[in-house]
Amino acid sequence: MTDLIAIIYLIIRNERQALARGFALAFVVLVMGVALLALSGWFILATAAAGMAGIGILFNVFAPSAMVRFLALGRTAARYGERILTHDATLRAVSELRVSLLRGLLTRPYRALERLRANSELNRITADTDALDGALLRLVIPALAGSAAILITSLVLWWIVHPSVAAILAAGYLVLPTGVFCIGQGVAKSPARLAEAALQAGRSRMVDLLSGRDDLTVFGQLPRARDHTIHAFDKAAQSRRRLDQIERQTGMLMDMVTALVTSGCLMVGITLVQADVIETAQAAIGVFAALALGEAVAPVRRALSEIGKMTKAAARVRPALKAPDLAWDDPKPPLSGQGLEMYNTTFATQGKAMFKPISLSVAPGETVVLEGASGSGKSTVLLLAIGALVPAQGIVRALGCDPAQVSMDAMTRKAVLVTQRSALIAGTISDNLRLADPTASDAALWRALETVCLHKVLQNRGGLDLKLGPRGSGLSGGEARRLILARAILRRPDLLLLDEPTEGLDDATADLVMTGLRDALPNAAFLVAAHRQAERAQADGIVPVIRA
Ligand SMILES: Nc1ncnc2c1ncn2[C@@H]1O[C@H](COP(=O)(O)OP(=O)(O)OP(=O)(O)O)[C@@H](O)[C@H]1O
Repeated sequence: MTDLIAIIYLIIRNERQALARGFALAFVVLVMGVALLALSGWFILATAAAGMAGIGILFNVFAPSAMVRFLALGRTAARYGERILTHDATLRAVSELRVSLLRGLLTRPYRALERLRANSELNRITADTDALDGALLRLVIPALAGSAAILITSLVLWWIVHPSVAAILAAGYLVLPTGVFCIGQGVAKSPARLAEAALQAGRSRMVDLLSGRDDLTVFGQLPRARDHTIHAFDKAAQSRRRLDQIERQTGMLMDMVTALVTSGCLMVGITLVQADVIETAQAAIGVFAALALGEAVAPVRRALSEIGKMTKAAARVRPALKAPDLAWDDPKPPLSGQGLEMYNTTFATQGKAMFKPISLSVAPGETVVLEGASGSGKSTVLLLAIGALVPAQGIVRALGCDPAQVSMDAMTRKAVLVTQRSALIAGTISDNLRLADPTASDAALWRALETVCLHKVLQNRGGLDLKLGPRGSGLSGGEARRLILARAILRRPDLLLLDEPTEGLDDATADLVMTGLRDALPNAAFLVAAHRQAERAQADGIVPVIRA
């Protein structure tokens, strides 16, 4: 609940004015509704009483009927304005929330980013923020406006009808719905949690099913994965049905509350009329006001079925909003030095050094190769070099700076890391290449493709306009790898960090690609994690990485 309160506070803080106006209009809608019904009730009874007393001709029907019209039209206009204001402000606040989530996501440490699951992040950014848009619209604003309308109506009835009618109305409408809400929340909690968890699981399984369909087919697991996904959605539907049932039962209870309060006001009104304390028309005001206020407590029913979803969503969203204090748009980088140096450097996990400390120096124009067994830590050294990880000991200086002290944004303007998992995006070849340099000309793109021996392959297949599917599908593994290297060249980095760059290429092409990279960036410092001869062939130095 504290997370939900914090998120509500955040939304209110960002949209203070619009929400205050929305709240005021929601309050006006309710008060006008009460006034409309109470006035109509009074009007009918007062004219009837005047008619029976034979003074109907003297009764002024114009003022009350004009007022009834004003209230009916005004209420519609106020409702319209309230919906526009509150929905607009909430949508703006929720889109802000999404941007904050994305910022929080993108500024997480590298290792945390590696562990991100696309499914759960997508759920958080879309489904959870959508769930939170109801927090104000269906919870806070109706509750505040409803309570204010009940209090104001009670005060007015105290004054123009009788204190006992006002007391019944205030006590009935403030205490009973609160009780229903508190009890109902306990009942709805478990199905709301189950519905949400099953829906998220269903979505995740669906994404896994689609992204892993090739492997699932190969291993004959597609039907099982499909059934697993359907099972999650079935469970979500089952819990949703239970929630709908609770919502209907709550609605019935709220109708009973309205009936109870209205009949209470009627009974007290009749007693007071019989005792000649108030007029019949005055008693009618109390009865019709009580009837109209049923609208103020009706939202409890919807809030109940949603509160479980909202609290869960808030619990997931709030921690993800806390972005580290990194400057998003750094000024121009202060990187002025050259090459890369490491002295006595290692990385540690859980207090244990991963590899024996290494020292190396890569001058501009030089290529140094990291060699070592699988899992010894070569990729980790590359991550230390670009500042994605912080060394446990030793010194790292990349382009004259400690990379851990420079923002990733500044670092990646001058240094490029091509990891083993670097990926392509869905889009054309030029979309993929222009990620590195949006202003590059077509000629520059072709030169980069030529450097990695990809130009001939693409010339016959649509060239720069060839469309690739998600994660670059449509190219072979080796072609995709070369396109990723061509993209790295377009950035024209001073420091190029390559993790097994020629993976998936035959020896002859691997040689050509390595030579092409060196020729394209003659003054860049290259640090290459390598297993293959083609990558070692041009090395000015080889540094062994040995598991500690
Ligand atoms: N995200 C991660 N979180 C925790 N440990 C990791 C992570 N990525 C890699 N490791 C571990 O760190 C160690 C070094 O991994 P690294 O990828 O640097 O080795 P490598 O020498 O590049 O291996 P390879 O040649 O197989 O690519 C391994 O034991 C690996 O399991």
